[in-house]
Amino acid sequence: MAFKKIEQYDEKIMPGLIHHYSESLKLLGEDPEREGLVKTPERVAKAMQYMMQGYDQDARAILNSAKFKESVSEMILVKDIELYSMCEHHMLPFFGKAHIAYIPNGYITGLSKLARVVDVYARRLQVQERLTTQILDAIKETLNPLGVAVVIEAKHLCMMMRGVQKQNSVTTTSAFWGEFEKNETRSEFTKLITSRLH
Ligand SMILES: Nc1nc2c(ncn2[C@@H]2O[C@H](COP(=O)(O)OP(=O)(O)OP(=O)(O)O)[C@@H](O)[C@H]2O)c(=O)[nH]1
Ligand SMILES: [Zn+2]
Repeated sequence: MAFKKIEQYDEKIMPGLIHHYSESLKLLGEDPEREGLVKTPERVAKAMQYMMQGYDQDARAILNSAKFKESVSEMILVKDIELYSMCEHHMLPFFGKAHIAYIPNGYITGLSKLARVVDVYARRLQVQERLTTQILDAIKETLNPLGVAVVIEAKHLCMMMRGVQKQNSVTTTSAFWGEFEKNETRSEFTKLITSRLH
């Protein structure tokens, strides 16, 4: 797949996707020829490509593209990064927030790049646990920091709209490496992500 920009789609796979989404609508008892649905298979094909675009993106390249030499040694935390992903079991969304912290070791990265890394791994079929560790690994391997922490809180539509139908459950996953494996650093991080500015 060769689409790089958000609004670009791989024309080669569009006819196949459109065909299969149209067939799926028929199998589900819909009429893909009725007015409201005529363009639906194409819209779904584009939406799905948008939501799967992370497969073609390189999180390490993104972090390296704004990597700066800097002698900061305090924790850097970006919290409440909103995320939208799709569970690989039901292809239904899960969504919530990611909190990312690292302790630099000679290099920092652009703050927005941390949020971009979340999107790279979220825009795929995922499980929340793997999403969490993939974000951690990319930061760890690119910046070689003293520690990395990633916490994700999310709601899964597959648990809300169907299945067990629990509307209020929130799943929290976490990954800690380096300094964050120590209780003291980890609790400082936890305190910061649970605190509010006002
Ligand atoms: N660990 C993990 N499980 C997930 C995630 N997203 C969805 N699931 C779970 O994946 C499981 C798939 O279980 P199955 O029994 O194969 O599927 P199912 O019959 O549709 O299960 P129910 O959702 O319980 O109806 C379910 O328990 C989902 O809640 C995720 O990000 N991480
Ligand atoms: Zn699911």
